[in-house]
Parts: sequence; structure tokens; C-alpha cells
Amino acid sequence: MADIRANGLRFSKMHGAGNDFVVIDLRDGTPAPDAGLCRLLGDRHRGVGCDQILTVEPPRAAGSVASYRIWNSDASPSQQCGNGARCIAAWLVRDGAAPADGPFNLDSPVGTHAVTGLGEGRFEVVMGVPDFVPAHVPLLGFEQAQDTYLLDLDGTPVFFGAVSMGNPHAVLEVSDAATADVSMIGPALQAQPAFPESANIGFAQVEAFDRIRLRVHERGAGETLACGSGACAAAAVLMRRGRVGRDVAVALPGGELHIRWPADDVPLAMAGPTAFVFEGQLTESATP
Ligand SMILES: N[C@@H](CCC[C@H](N)C(=O)O)C(=O)O
Repeated sequence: MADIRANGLRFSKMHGAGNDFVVIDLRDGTPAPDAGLCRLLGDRHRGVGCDQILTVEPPRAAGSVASYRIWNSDASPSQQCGNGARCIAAWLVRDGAAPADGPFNLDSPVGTHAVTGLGEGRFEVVMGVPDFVPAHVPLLGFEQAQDTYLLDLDGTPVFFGAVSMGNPHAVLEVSDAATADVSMIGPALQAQPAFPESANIGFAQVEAFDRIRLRVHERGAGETLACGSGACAAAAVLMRRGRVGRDVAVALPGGELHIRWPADDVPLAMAGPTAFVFEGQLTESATP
């Protein structure tokens, strides 16, 4: 199969609340980037630099305008990306493939998501029903869904909630997100055998009944300025515990997202900004 670098790969650089992406159009049958190319695109020194690589591909479901796939900057694939879904929506609207004002559907690796344009580059994406079944996260060693789980990290007890938004999340409630030990606890919890597919680790502070402050150590990318699915996960965990209401703002280091989850058995929706940064073309000889 042809190396997609051969003709000088064209891409769009985007971000959603500071979570940044290289977006590649594969709708003409161009093959997906291999692991080496993902790492080059993700490399902030020798490549372009981004948290995730997103590909725009033909729809899989009837009635959808496109599908997308996600790779972290370390080349590991993911099943979901909330900020990425909004950026793909904005990219498709700019391309003319999706209506700016009307609702449309997008296919992620884990399902179809309804998208609504809110104006000024903002989009709402229906992210699905949060799944708290431990085996679905996956979180091993626990049969039943619990509001709080306990794991021992080298003698330190760590309490967390766990939920799948299509991708795995653990959420720790902290008293102060700014001083939470994200860089130590994040990787240590990710590496626990209880998380066989690793997990995105959120550190959530309840600031008010309608406001959460959040930092997320992402799987495959480290701490990012914002994690959309992480915001959904933190909101869902704290809503189930009754710690916040069903409509909250989530303040992340790079911007603010809004999460609505009217009831446990209905889909959760996330709204937030998108931004185009530049259009680029990779030099054929670029190497990591
Ligand atoms: N930043 C994303 C999540 C990207 C994937 C994640 N790191 C994973 O491996 O599951 C978001 O906005 O949701």
C-alpha cells in the first residue's frame, strides 16, 4: 500500500479548548497513517505536534456525513475523542460536506453521534450513554458498577469512579485540581493491571453544583489542555454521585465545555469550541 507521505501529506491543524489535532482527509481512499507517521505528526519537535491525529473517512452508517478515527500522539488508537468530534464537525462544515446550522450525524469508531452547530465555531455532540459496567470500561477485579472504587498504588489508597465513554476513564475527585499530583498518579493508575487497556485519568474538583474544574492525564498523550470525553466522564461520575447537577460547565486548563445529562438512561451531550490553526503539507523527507 502506498506511503501516504509520498505526495506530501496535506493536513489541517485544529484545536478544541486547547486539545490539538492534525486532521487528515482519507475520503479519497488514501490509507490510514501507520504508527511511524502518527508519531511524526504528534512530535512537537521533529514533526507537526498534536495530542491526537484524526482522520476523516466515508460514513459507515446510513444518514451519516462522515466517519472519523483517532490515534494518540504515541500512535495508540482510541475509540472516542470528544474535542476531536467537534473539530471533525467544524472541518466538515468548512468543507461543505455538513450543514452549518442543521443537525447531522458523524460515525466514530464506537457509534453514530448527532451533532448540532451552535454558531461561532461551537458544536454540541451527543456522546452516548455513559457505561458504568466495570467489564465495559474495562476495569478488572470488580463485578458490579460502583460509584467509587479503591486501588492501592504502592501503599497509597486511590479512590476513583470509572466509566466508558466508548474509551476508558477513571475520575478522581480532588479538593484542588491545580495542585493535584497529575503527573505521578496519572501514569501510575494507568499502569495498574486493573486497567488492561490503560485509561484516561481525570482529576475533578467540584467548584459549585453547576461547575467542575478538571485536569486529565490522557492515555497515549499525557496531560492535555482539555479532554472532551474526560469532561463527559467526570461530569457523569459526579452527577451519579449527586455531587453536581445534570447540566454543568467543566473548566479545563485550555477552555470550558458544557455537559448535559438529563437522566442515567439517556445520552449525554457535550458542547464546546473549535478552532482552525493552519493548513500544512508534510515534507516527504520528514523523519521522527
Ligand atoms: N482528547 C480526547 C480523547 C483522546 C483519546 C484518549 N487519549 C484515549 O486514548 O482514549 C477527547 O477530547 O476526548
